[in-house]
Amino acid sequence: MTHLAAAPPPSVRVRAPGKVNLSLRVGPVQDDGYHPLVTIFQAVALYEEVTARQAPGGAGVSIAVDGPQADRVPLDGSNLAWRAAEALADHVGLEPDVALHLTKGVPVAGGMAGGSADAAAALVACDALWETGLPRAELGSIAAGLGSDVPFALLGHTAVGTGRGHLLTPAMTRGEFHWVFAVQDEGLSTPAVFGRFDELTAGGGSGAALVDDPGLAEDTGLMQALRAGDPHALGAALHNDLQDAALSLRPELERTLDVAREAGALGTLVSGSGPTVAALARSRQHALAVAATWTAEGAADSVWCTSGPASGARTLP
Ligand SMILES: C[C@@](CO)(OP(=O)(O)O)[C@H](O)COP(=O)(O)OP(=O)(O)OC[C@H]1O[C@@H](n2ccc(N)nc2=O)[C@H](O)[C@@H]1O
Ligand SMILES: Nc1ncnc2c1ncn2[C@@H]1O[C@H](COP(=O)(O)OP(=O)(O)O)[C@@H](O)[C@H]1O
Repeated sequence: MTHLAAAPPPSVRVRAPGKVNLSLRVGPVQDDGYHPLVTIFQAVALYEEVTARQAPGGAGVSIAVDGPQADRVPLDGSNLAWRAAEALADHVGLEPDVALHLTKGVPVAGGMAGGSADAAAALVACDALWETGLPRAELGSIAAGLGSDVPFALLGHTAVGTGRGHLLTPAMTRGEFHWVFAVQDEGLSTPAVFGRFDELTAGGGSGAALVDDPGLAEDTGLMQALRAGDPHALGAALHNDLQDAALSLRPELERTLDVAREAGALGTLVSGSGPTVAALARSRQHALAVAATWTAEGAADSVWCTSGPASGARTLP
């Protein structure tokens, strides 16, 4: 009897989510230039889509990008999806021959980890395309080498992140939370925001005490709110140690936060290193109302409504 091996797929399409940090507590900068974090990530239903297609031997990696803000994404070896394909190929001893197509659905340089989602999606897509079949945990350790936020884009849902944000423990949640994001055309550089944080705090923010003991005492209320599916309690517990640094680089975001509060948002904060501002709404209807107020007040370049938690990187049919 002859067994015919299935041909490798000609292309694989994977989507991975953006995120908001429900809580982001930052310790003092370490010798390696990174800050220890205790953060609670939530994946939201704004997705990056990556299609990986077979390329002829020796073709190497190529990349094309479309979607909102695609013109702000690098098309060379500095693209995180490109780096992900190379890192996986290197890990398994293959040549990285692949054509990658990215459709952006997450703001670029907005503190929502769109590039990290591209990297996570590219890892999953190339793993399927090249039939390397690595376990998720192994993809996770390659992901951590690409960027602090990449492991979470693989995992999705809601999780506590420690270390550089790359060591993850899933968190229990109930129900759906409704989010509105005020997106700015001009992004903020993550290292610049951490740098301003260093200038403003000299010794770390509220995360300083948690570095040796990330017991999350500070976020007990937030974790309870997630378990109860209580958006009012969650809104009251949102926290971001990088917010003052982002606001000092972009003072106009203060007004964006105020407008959302006046529109009845249950909680507002800068997403990650910004400049995107997140508002938690009572319902989908209320999210649309907050979005309309932001737009009417000219408090954002664009306004995106969505919900969380959302699943991590997964292959589409
Ligand atoms: C702030 C956060 C919060 O989730 O998200 P974003 O706002 O970028 O989405 C992350 O910590 C960003 O993670 P990511 O964007 O993957 O950062 P990386 O590529 O690992 O690092 C870029 C730079 O950010 C700074 N960095 C990053 C992570 C960390 N724990 N400490 C740091 O100081 C360092 O200056 C580093 O050189
Ligand atoms: N695939 C990618 N998508 C977006 N930006 C990328 C990508 N690869 C590299 N970059 C670079 O990383 C920077 C920040 O990326 P992004 O993940 O969008 O934002 P943030 O780190 O604020 O969450 C961009 O300004 C861009 O120069």
